[in-house]
Amino acid sequence: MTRTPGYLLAALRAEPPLVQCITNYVAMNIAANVLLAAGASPAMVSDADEAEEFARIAGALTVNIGTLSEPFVEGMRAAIAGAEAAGRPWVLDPVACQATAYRRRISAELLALHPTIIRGNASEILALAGEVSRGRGVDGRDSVAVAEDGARLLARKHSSVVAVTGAVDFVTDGTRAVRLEGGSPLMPMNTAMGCSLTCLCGAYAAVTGDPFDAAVGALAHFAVAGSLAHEGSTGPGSFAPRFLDALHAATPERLDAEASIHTIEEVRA
Ligand SMILES: Nc1ncnc2c1ncn2[C@@H]1O[C@H](COP(=O)(O)OP(=O)(O)O)[C@@H](O)[C@H]1O
Ligand SMILES: Cc1ncsc1CCOP(=O)(O)O
Ligand SMILES: [Mg+2]
Repeated sequence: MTRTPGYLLAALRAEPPLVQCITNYVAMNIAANVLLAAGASPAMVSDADEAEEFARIAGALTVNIGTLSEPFVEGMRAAIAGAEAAGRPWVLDPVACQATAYRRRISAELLALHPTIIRGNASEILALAGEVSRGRGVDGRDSVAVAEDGARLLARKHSSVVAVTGAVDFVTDGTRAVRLEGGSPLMPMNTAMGCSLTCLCGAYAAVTGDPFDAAVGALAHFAVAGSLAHEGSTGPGSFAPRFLDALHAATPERLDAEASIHTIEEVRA
């Protein structure tokens, strides 16, 4: 890593990035609150009539297929064109991409556009990599360890950074790779956690030209805040507001001190 999560968080708070989020109906409100608590500026802008124009002024774009329909897809195509034209990073969240033919087709189309970062649970990353996935709906049903090789493959094939999340997270750009520990087992019991994290990956990508560092920074922020919020939580309900508070309370110093990031390979091409 060239920039630590704490360094990136300080940059993000110094100049909150505008992040265009095309996300699903479940996640819209939750992800907007997550970005605001973390220190970024979210805008849920998805209509094809304005998505391209907006992507040109946003610091980053995030695209999520959670509640897929043609109007969303048209907005995604337009926004990605705008982000590409403006040289802005964009992040793909392939929610339940294994579930139906429609999702398989659209996720393949989006993948072919070379997302800067792909963030998904292990079942989604396995499916995107063309490997056997135990996923049914939106929840991950495979271990991250099983998806690591598929993630490396995807990263190399599409020149993307791939972030696979679960109990232990894994990030790779095809040559570099890290695992991150932390978070809370209450996180998968809160809907739209992963979707919100995808939006935060966009926020971190907007403040650095290195998408690998950006993905690690966003995941570290979630892991540290998740561990902090877990303390004193009595279940998923009390965890949710504590998590927002913890995202906000996380300082650059705390992130660098408490993030548990293990470098597992560094292959120089
Ligand atoms: N068992 C767990 N223990 C700790 N953190 C977890 C656990 N499961 C998921 N997380 C965290 O929850 C966030 C969302 O990840 P995940 O549940 O894999 O995404 P999705 O909601 O897309 O399935 C990530 O920050 C991840 O590290
Ligand atoms: C429940 C649900 N249904 C369609 S999208 C969605 C939210 C999924 O959120 P996440 O992938 O972050 O768990
Ligand atoms: Mg998800």
